[in-house]
Amino acid sequence: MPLAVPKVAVIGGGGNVGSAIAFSLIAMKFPVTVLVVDIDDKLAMGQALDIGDAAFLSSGTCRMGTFEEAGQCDVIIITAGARQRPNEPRSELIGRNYSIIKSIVEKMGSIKKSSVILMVTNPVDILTDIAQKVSGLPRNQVIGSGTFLDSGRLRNELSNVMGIAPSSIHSGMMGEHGDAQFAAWSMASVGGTPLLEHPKLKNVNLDELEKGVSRKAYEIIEAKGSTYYGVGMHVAHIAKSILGDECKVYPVCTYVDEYQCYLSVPAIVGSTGSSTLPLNLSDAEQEKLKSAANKIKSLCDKY
Ligand SMILES: NC(=O)C1=CN([C@@H]2O[C@H](COP(=O)(O)OP(=O)(O)OC[C@H]3O[C@@H](n4cnc5c(N)ncnc54)[C@H](O)[C@@H]3O)[C@@H](O)[C@H]2O)C=CC1
Ligand SMILES: CC(=O)C(=O)O
Repeated sequence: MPLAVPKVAVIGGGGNVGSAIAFSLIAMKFPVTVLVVDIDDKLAMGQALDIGDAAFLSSGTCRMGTFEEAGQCDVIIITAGARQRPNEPRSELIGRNYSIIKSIVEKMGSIKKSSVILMVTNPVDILTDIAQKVSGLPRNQVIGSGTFLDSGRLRNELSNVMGIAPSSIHSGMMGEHGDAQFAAWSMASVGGTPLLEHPKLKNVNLDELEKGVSRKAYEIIEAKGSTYYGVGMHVAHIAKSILGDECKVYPVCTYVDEYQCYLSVPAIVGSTGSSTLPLNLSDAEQEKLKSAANKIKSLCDKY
């Protein structure tokens, strides 16, 4: 008997981010069934039909799905909700997105025990916590896309100045997928050498580079209204690591016992969700992580 093809639901899949994720999953050419779910049925159907056409040249399939079907998928990606207005911090979306996320998790009914919820809607760190509490799934099975996208942005910027492929630059952003994110320079390396010792970085203003990375979403939103291709590809890779139990290490939003909240740190991402790794941060970076945790916790405490 052939192995069952894994199923991914994208709730909010009618919108920009959800459809970019669904398309990326199909474009990655691995066997997968993608269900597009949205409160707007017509939009969901349109996206599913369009992405389904692309699937002809891939290994996956795409169709419209219901909230109940989503609850039985292996990975449940949530992108539904409002997006930032130009110059608006992500954290201000909580008032608009809290009840949407709560109602979506309730609408799925009983969720398959082994499912992993992958939150993308902003503010992602806080909504991951809310989805975990409402769904009742174990903490490791509810994760958020976190600072994986920001880390990709950081590695691209470093690649431009260093002339080294981004995939060979081991560095990342941590903390909040928001204004409290920071570059974990002390853990970064290239070819086994600490990144900060690299001669090509000698005359680079790293504070400015880090600020540019944390402001990149604002820059894109100012220019075109929203961001979606970058997040689409990053989230599809997180989902693939879960579905294939690839155990890749990505900086995702994961529950960190030490800080008693969800936070973006490097984590092993596999079929049971995420698990944390030891961190080797400088004292100053530890302070930044603590301050991001305090910000996230104080916002979570209000809901
Ligand atoms: N975590 C990350 O790295 C990123 C997160 N985002 C976030 O993703 C979210 C979505 O952004 P866009 O796709 O650009 O917005 P959009 O407006 O294009 O799409 C939102 C979709 O959600 C649907 N929706 C609204 N309420 C719903 C409900 N109760 N049930 C099901 N579907 C519902 C809408 O019909 C719409 O299709 C925003 O919160 C945005 O900030 C965006 C980029 C990156
Ligand atoms: C919008 C957003 O969260 C991002 O592009 O990083």
